[in-house]
Amino acid sequence: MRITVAHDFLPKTCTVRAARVMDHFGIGFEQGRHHLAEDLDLPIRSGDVVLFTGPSGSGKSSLMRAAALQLQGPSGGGVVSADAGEGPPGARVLWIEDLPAGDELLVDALPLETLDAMQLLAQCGLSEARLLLRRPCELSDGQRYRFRLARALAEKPDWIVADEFTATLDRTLAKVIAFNIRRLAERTGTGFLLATTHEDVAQDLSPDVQVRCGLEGTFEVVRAEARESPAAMGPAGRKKKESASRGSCGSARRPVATGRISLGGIIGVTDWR
Ligand SMILES: Nc1ncnc2c1ncn2[C@@H]1O[C@H](COP(=O)(O)OP(=O)(O)OP(=O)(O)O)[C@@H](O)[C@H]1O
Repeated sequence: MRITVAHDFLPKTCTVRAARVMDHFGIGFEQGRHHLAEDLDLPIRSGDVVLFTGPSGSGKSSLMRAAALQLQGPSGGGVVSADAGEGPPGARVLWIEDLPAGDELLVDALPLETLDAMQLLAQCGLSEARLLLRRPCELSDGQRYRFRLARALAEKPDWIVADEFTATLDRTLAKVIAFNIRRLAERTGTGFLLATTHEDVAQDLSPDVQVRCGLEGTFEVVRAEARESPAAMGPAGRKKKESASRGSCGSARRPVATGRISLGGIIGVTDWR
């Protein structure tokens, strides 16, 4: 896939304060197009995990969006994505941030068999039983992000796109989710386009393609042909810690547990919030 990425600067009206900035710094409104990448070769294949990293403003979101739009088919918006790609056009692409969280209980929300739904939620970092009985609006931002990820995976799209990947998660959990995404990609064949400023997930994600964006407009594209097996690259400290109960969840009456400590990857209590 070859992509050209540029943003069109919008027309603006000069205000008093804008005029002061112009006078002070000797600049005017930018005009025309802001070119970020020209005919960049991204060796993306279906089912790949692609990670865009770099500091804020380096262009990772723009590049990722252009790549996703090209996989999706006709482009749109302010980002120009040009040229014929190698991948099949018209792939089904789900954007995590566009997915509605919905209003159903988590355990009911995925269009899968109960155990499969629970397993997927657990793999996405929602392995605490009581969370299954909540609605998405009763989750933290990080939990909702993980729920959206599970929701997206349950749809079995060709590609899942996530900007600010793992930004709302603590770093240990971010690594666990990255590791699980690698395994889910291999198991389901769904590809991932992920952008983040946090390079620390790269080792656990073990991306097929990593695009490192630099503030100087440079892009380093690395395709890992011979990847280490994910099992050998598990995140440090991935083993779950024993943890005490987090106290009452506010239920009126607590049913007696059936005796199982684990069901579909879900366990009674974890240290994840
Ligand atoms: N609509 C736009 N018009 C002009 N320039 C834009 C537009 N959107 C983004 N840019 C510029 O393009 C560059 C890349 O932006 P982009 O959002 O891709 O960066 P990023 O690496 O994802 O940053 P962040 O981590 O802060 O989200 C930045 O310099 C930004 O100011």
